[in-house]
Amino acid sequence: MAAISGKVVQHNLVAKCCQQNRELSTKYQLHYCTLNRCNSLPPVGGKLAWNGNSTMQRGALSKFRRGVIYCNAASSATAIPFVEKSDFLKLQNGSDIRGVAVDGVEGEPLTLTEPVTEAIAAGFAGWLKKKYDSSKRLRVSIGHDSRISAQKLQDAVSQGLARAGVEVIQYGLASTPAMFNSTLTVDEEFSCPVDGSIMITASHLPYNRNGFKFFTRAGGLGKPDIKDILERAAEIYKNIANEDSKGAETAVSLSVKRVDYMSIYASNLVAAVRRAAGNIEKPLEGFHIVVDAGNGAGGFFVGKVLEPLGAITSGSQFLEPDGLFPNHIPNPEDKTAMKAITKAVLDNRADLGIIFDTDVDRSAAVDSSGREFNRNRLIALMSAIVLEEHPGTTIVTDSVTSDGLTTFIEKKLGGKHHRFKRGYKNVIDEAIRLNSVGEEAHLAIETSGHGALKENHWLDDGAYLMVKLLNKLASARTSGQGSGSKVLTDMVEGLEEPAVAVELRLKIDNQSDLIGGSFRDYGEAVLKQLENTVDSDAKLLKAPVNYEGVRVSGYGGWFLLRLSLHDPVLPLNIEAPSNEAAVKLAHDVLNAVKEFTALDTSALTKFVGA
Ligand SMILES: O=P(O)(O)OC[C@H]1O[C@H](O)[C@H](O)[C@@H](O)[C@@H]1O
Repeated sequence: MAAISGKVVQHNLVAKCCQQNRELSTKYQLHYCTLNRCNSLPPVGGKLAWNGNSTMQRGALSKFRRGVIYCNAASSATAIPFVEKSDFLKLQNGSDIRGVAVDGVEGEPLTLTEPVTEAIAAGFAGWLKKKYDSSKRLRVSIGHDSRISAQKLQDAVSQGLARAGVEVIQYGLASTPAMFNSTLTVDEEFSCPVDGSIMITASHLPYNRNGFKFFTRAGGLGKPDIKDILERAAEIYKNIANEDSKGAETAVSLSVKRVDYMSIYASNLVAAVRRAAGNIEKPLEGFHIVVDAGNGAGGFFVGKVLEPLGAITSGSQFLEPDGLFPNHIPNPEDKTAMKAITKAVLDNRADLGIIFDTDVDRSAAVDSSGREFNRNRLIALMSAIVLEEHPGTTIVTDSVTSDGLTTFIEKKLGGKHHRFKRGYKNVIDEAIRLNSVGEEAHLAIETSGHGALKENHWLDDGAYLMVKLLNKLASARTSGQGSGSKVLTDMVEGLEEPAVAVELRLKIDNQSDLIGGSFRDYGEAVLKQLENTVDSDAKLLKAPVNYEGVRVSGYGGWFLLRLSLHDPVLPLNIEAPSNEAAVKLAHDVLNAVKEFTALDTSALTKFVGA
């Protein structure tokens, strides 16, 4: 069947909903909610213009006819292929769903088809209904990043939700944190709050991937919830495929509202900076700040946040959404991406550079001298800001943070560093847990650039992290502390940084005989062996408190070998005061694990120069 095509009327700030037909392709029409204040959504350039045409218009489950969706119509163009429950479960990626949404990359078959997506959305609706156990009609918002499969998946998600009787609000191009915010915003004029929210994104992954993140007002969904949704989706898919094979028809009425929620969300960020600066209208007047959105969803930060606050933003780059990411991967952990924003800062003699990942839940910055605030340095900076506001508080971080960071937080800033596990959800949940048992924690942050503050509902929001830096810039100037990014640079003064910091990712060959176990069991066996070796080596000292993998000090540095959160990989992080010390640490790891033949140690062998 055809996907939605034709001219799309765009609406902003939904006030009243009236039924108006949207012009669709010959095959069906969709009833469309419009409003009494018709404006345009913010222009979205690049590959994601609002033409409603997706690059992959493959058969969705529902068949639309004149304002009604007929599911499983006999006119179905192609039969719905059989998909195993185990294939649905494979789409789980921690607390997200991820899959291949664009065909054509060798060895990467489509997994996130429209029918699968529709079933997942219906699965989420089922989960939500159970959670709220309510008879009222639930409302769910949908947003997406700049990926080329966004439109196609948005259509399928809308259909899946409508199939489950849920009211659908489309936000269009949006950031992940804005989607969570929509569950908290209380303004019926904007159809808020919504009961649940779906963000269509695969963060920084290649252009052919996509996925979903789900929110309720309690925050992002966790691993068990995602499993539950996928199990429901597999069942829904099976039922629909069965009906389809019998040629049965089910009518589903779909009405979609569109809200320019990014404007609402951005105006809250603007208000936060104004408030922190003592209610000054343009607290950033005269500051030159360049943004690199990497052609993701972060371009709004220039026109909707920095400019209303008075900042000069010339030299900002890659603000147009383009799901092929032609300039660099939108990822603050990526060296090329950090080089690009650093160059923009230096070329434009800007005061500050800001870079976001594709869906803006991660960010990093660059000072006027080109010094990067990412990884441990961003954590140090955010810790300094938060500890000024909450002296003595605990900072929760992921497991790959440096020893120097602990010394900085505890000795220089007077806080407590709680180094936990990798994974933004793990870090956030741990901070929430600490507070619940009486240990005050205000910041949960990962070296990946995910950072969440208690004051911001524990939402990992890359834009909000940058707002905290902007507040600091503005208040420092007001109080005469200086007028550039030096105030930020000075805050991380004293952070010890290692001469060498590497991450080597050792692959477990999934296809080989893992002695009857899974790659996780195999990985655990590797870690156990390493632990035993370390215990019998006087030069090495196991970290006394450690929540993940094997963390060891030696030769003035440290290493951590752990299992990847998602992949059959054992990432090895090494930090050391010299290359020689780093090689010695790597050597010790290699000696301990070399008998595990399914473990690809070539990166390690290369590093030690053997
Ligand atoms: O365990 P790894 O393979 O290094 O991946 C760990 C990372 O996975 C995802 O990207 C999550 O969003 C991050 O929060 C997490 O840190």
